[in-house]
Amino acid sequence: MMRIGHGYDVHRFQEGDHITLGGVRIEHNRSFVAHSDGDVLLHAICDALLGALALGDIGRHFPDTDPRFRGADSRQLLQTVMCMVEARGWQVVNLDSTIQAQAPKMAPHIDAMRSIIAQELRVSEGQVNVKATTTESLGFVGRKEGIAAHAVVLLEQ
Ligand SMILES: Nc1ccn([C@@H]2O[C@H](COP(=O)(O)O)[C@@H](O)[C@H]2O)c(=O)n1
Ligand SMILES: C[C@@]1(CO)OP(=O)(O)OP(=O)(O)OC[C@H]1O
Repeated sequence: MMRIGHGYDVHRFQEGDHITLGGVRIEHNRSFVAHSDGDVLLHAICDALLGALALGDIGRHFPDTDPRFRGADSRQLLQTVMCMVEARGWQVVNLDSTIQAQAPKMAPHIDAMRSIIAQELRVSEGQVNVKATTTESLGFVGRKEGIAAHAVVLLEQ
């Protein structure tokens, strides 16, 4: 049996000195406004995994009112979600994702993100794709107000 899931997340920028995306620290003159580390890509991946198994979403499992998740490392949230996936007998077939960001440039960091994500999903890097696009200066992403990420995952039992 196979299941597909989709995830989407957005975080707003504030002044800062770095962002964390796909588990990678990227030096930038902004940071994310978030309860956790604001890693929109890992949040979208969590939601895709939860979505595939009809388990709701990241906010249901890790409420932003819970002090345990304040400043949380999103890799740990993904590890918890992967435990739920594996406890139900599922494994990842492949993951595709897209970061929407006017800036910073993601290309130099994509391979590091794929490596971290593959490790957390317990698959090879060849089963993980991370893409990036600007929005041609259109919308909130284009105005550099924040970053969005989409993820799609296929699971098999
Ligand atoms: N934040 C970003 C956005 C895009 N890229 C790379 O540049 C290519 C062209 O971007 P378009 O918005 O014109 O599609 C894109 O395919 C990415 O490879 C990036 O590295 N960082
Ligand atoms: C991850 C959680 C929990 O710390 O908080 P945020 O970092 O604000 O992220 P979001 O994607 O808005 O929602 C999920 C949250 O409950």
